[in-house]
Amino acid sequence: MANSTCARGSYGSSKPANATDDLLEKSISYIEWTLWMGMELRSFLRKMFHQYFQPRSLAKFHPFQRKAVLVLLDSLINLSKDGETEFKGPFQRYAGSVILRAIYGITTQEDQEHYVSLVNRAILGIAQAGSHGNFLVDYLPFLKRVPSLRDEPWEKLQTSVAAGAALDCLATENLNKAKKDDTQMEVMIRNCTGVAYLAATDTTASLLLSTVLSLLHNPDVQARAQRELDTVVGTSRLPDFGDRENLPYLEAILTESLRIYPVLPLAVPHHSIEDDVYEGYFIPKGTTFVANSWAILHNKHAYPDPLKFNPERFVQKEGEKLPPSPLLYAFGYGRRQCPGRPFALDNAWLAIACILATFNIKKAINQDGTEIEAEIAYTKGMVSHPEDFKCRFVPRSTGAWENIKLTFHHVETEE
Ligand code: HEM
Repeated sequence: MANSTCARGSYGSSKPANATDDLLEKSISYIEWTLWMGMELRSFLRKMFHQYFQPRSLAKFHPFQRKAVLVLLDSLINLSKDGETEFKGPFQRYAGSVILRAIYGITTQEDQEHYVSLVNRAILGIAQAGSHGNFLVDYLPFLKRVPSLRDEPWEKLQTSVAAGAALDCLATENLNKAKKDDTQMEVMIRNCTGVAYLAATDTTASLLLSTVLSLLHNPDVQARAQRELDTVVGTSRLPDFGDRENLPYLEAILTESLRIYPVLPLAVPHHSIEDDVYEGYFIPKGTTFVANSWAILHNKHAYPDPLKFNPERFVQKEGEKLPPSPLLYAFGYGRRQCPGRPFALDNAWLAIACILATFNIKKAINQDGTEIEAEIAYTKGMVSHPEDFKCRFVPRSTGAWENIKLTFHHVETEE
C-alpha cells in the first residue's frame, strides 16, 4: 500500500516527482490483468484512448457536451418544479449520454437511458463485491456483467454502420482504421470500448455529485463562484469552454472536489512486472500495489486542514506555491493513468459552471418547513459515490431560462 508520494523525488515542487507513479510505472493495472490479459490489447487500449481523448482534440466533443448540459439543466428545472429533491438520475444520464455519444455515437434519449441503467446495474455488482482485498473475487461480479455492457451498445453501433447512419465516434474511427475483415481487431475495439464506457460513466457521475454535495454544504463557496461567473460571463448567457481560463475559482472548486472526495480512494491495484528495490526493500515481480490516493490527498502537510472543503487553497497567490495538484493522484498512476482525464474534466466543468450560473443549490425542506440535512457519507467500493442525498435547485432568476438557453447556439450546429 503506497500512502505517500514523497519517498522518491522532491515533494512540493511545482510539479512534484511522484514516487507512487514511479513504483506503479513498472506495473500493470488489475483491470487489464483480469479483463484482457494480453499485452497486445493493453497497448492497443492505451493508444486508442490517448489518441481520441488527447487534450488538443477536446473541441470535437463540445457540441454534444453543450447539448447534454442543456438536457441536464432542463431536467433540474422540471424536477424542481415538481418538488423533487433527489437528483442522482439526471447526473448519471448527463455523464452517460456524453460518453455514449463519444464512444458509440449513440444519441437517442431512450437508448441512452437503457445503457446508463446497464452501467448502474454493473456498478451495483462492484459495490457488492467491496473494494480491494481479494482482487480477483472483487472484480468477478463486474466481469460477469461486462458482456451486456460491451455487446448491447456495440450491436446498436453495428446496425447504424450497416445503415450508413453511424456518427463519428471512437468506435467508428478505429473501425475505419482497421483492415477490412480483421475480426480480431474488431473484437479488440469492442472490448476496449465496452470497458471504457463503464469506467467513464460512473466516475464522472460521482465527481459531479460530490461537487454538488460540497456546494450544498458551502453556500459561501457557491456565492463566490457565482460572483466570479456573473463578472466574467454576465447573466444573459451560459458559461462556455472559452470562459474556462478566466474562472480560476470555479476551477479550484473542481480541483478541491477531486481532492477531498477522490472518486477512486484506493485507485486501481497494480501488479509489478519486474523485480524492484524501493527504499532498501526488495519488491519481487508480481507484487500487488495499492496506491492510497485518499491518504495522499489528505496529507496535512501538503493540504493543511485536509478535511475542510476549501477551494481557496488552489487559487494562485503572488509569491506562494500551490499545493500539489490532485490531478496527479485522482486519476491513477504511472503509464496507466486515466486516458479520459481531460475529457472527464471538461464534462464536469461544463456541468458545474452551468449549474452555478443557473441555480442556487439549497437544502431540501420538510413538509413542516424545516431543512433536511444532507449527510456527507460515501458508498464503499472501488468507485466511491456520495450516498443518496436531498437538495433543491432553485433558479437564480425567474423566467430567464428560456432566453438563456437560446444563447447556447453552438448546440444547433451538431447532428
Ligand atoms: C472523474 C472521472 C474519472 C476518474 C476519477 C477516473 C479515474 C481513473 C483511474 C484512477 C484509473 C486507473 C488508473 C491506474 O491504473 O492507475 C482510470 C483508468 C481508466 N480510465 Fe478513467 N477516470 C475518469 C473518467 C474517465 C473517462 C471519461 C474515460 C473515457 C473517456 C476514462 C477511461 C479510462 C480508461 C480506458 C482507463 C484504463 C486505462 C489503462 O488501464 O491504461 N476514465 N481512470
